[in-house]
Amino acid sequence: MLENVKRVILILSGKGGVGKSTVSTQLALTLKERGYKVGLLDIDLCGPSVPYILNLEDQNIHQGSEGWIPVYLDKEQKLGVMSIGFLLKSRNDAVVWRGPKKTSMIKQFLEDVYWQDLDFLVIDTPPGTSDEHITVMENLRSVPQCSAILVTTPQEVSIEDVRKEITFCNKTGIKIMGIIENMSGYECPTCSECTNIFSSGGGKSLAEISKLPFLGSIPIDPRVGALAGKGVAAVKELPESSTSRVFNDLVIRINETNSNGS
Ligand SMILES: Nc1ncnc2c1ncn2[C@@H]1O[C@H](COP(=O)(O)OP(=O)(O)OP(=O)(O)O)[C@@H](O)[C@H]1O
Ligand code: SF4
Repeated sequence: MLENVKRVILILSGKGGVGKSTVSTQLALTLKERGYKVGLLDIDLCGPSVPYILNLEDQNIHQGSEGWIPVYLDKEQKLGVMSIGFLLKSRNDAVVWRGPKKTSMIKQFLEDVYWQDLDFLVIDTPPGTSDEHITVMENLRSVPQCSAILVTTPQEVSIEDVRKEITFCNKTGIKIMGIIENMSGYECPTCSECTNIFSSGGGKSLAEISKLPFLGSIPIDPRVGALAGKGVAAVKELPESSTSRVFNDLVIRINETNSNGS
């Protein structure tokens, strides 16, 4: 049920393993830290890692009179989470559903979860653009504001991959908020020096070529990797880190686009 959702933010990537779930969870946690009521929906049916990242793996979904009740991270119920991972016995149980079964599961996730009034629903989607994405878009028509963030890495900067995402968003009428480059160099936890192991700046130039806003570079930071499994926001735990800066700036930008409705 998306009637009570003011705004949806889709997190998309051309390939798997680029940090889509890290960005989704950190964005949801940062919005919660800023006082918003947030939902995080993990529909990456092949790799539902959100319950693990947020340390909610032992939790179960309950059926209430109005629908599925999300799992809440906190007592105040500021961050509700729904993931296919809650329905699996173990994180390693591969979900091998095919076409129609996948689509109907995603539909159920979009229609049958009872979200209380939400300022934001962040959706962690599977990599690429597939039938699952089309199902999501079709179900988002009732939401007043919907936009997408594209996550890439310096290595992934194959213009083709991201271009497919851009074409998909344009076709389905989803506004793209911009591009985030993850795993952009290595930030030393001791002195914060950033070393560009691969190339750098690819996300930024891709944003320029595509005429999209560039939303920042998140370095490889072992401390950020270690936040997975704890369910804490980088802005709270690592306030001085580059990662924290990227998410702070992102929430400011989201607010600006929220307030003027563009
Ligand atoms: N900036 C970072 N610094 C350090 N580790 C990171 C960073 N971003 C992601 N990781 C780690 O890289 C791994 C993959 O990240 P994540 O699960 O977020 O990717 P994904 O794109 O969602 O993958 P999938 O498509 O397989 O679900 C995780 O172990 C995560 O903790
Ligand atoms: S970046 Fe600085 S603290 Fe880190 S290993 Fe190199 S010299 Fe040492």
